[in-house]
Amino acid sequence: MPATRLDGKKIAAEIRSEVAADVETFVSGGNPPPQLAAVLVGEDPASQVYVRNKERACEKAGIASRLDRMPAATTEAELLAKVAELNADPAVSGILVQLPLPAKAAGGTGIDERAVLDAIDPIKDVDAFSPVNVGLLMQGRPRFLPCTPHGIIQLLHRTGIETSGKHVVVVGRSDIVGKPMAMMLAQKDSTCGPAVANATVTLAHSRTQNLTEICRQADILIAAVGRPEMIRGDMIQPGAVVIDVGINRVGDKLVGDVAFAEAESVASAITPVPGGVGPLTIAMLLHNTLMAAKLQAAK
Ligand SMILES: Nc1nc(=O)c2c([nH]1)NC[C@@H]1CN(c3ccc(C(=O)N[C@@H](CCC(=O)O)C(=O)O)cc3)C=[N+]21
Ligand SMILES: [Mg+2]
Repeated sequence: MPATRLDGKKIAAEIRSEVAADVETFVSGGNPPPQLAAVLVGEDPASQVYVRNKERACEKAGIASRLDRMPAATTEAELLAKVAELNADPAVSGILVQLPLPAKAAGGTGIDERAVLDAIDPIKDVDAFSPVNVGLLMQGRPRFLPCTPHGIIQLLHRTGIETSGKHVVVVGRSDIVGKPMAMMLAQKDSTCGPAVANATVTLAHSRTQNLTEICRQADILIAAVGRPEMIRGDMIQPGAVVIDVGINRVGDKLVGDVAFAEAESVASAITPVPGGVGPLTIAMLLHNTLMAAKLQAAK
């Protein structure tokens, strides 16, 4: 029997309508609508698509959005000045600087990404990339949860997939997905959102030896490596749950980090690409933007 497809798009729609209802309550309580400020440096086509999707999702949830476009040749000082302006603007609830920033080779000026993310006011840091928010997450008392891992937590929770005591293998150790994902699943009880926690976590990566054997021990396998179809069918334990975080453009097709057709015949459940984790990332961004507005209203 082929694996059940975990419908991220549908769950994201549920979450978005919950956020929309909460936004309505917040605004009818006399608050200005939450506002997400996105900063897009350069002309990367994939980034243009994401930013447009985010704007549309905001609008549907009653969240205001502004987009500041800056040329690829923007300097670090100019971008830091933009971040400072958004930090100081009381109408702005959340700030998202779209990554990646343009590389030098692409006409960029070699902006230090870390310096820019560090400059975002932690109370407006809806990506949860700032050191303060990462630290709070690490200590099991998060403020903002990073959007992609939080989306995966919601997906597991809302589809009734048990994580307590299970072996989760996360492949990929990025600051955006792999690292926080591992941390969140290993936490006690519900310190990181709904009660999706208490897992035994293996964090695997490009230097991991015997990757196939390790993946095959996973009850839940989370692929976040950014390499198209790297996870093959023989790396999956029969009956495992497979979460595919990859968004790779191959020609005009969007493919995940998992070889879907092979995986589908081995796994018990799997997220498709597109329509899996991606839409959940955007839903959790809306959630965080409302949360930021609430935190600022309470100050
Ligand atoms: N500061 C920052 N925060 C981010 O959260 C961030 C970022 N920079 N840079 C780029 C990545 C990527 N990302 C995606 C979000 C949604 C989809 C998404 O909704 N994907 C759809 C398909 C969309 C399509 O067709 O391209 C899906 O998977 O079904 C994909 C990718 C957020 N990112
Ligand atoms: Mg890696």
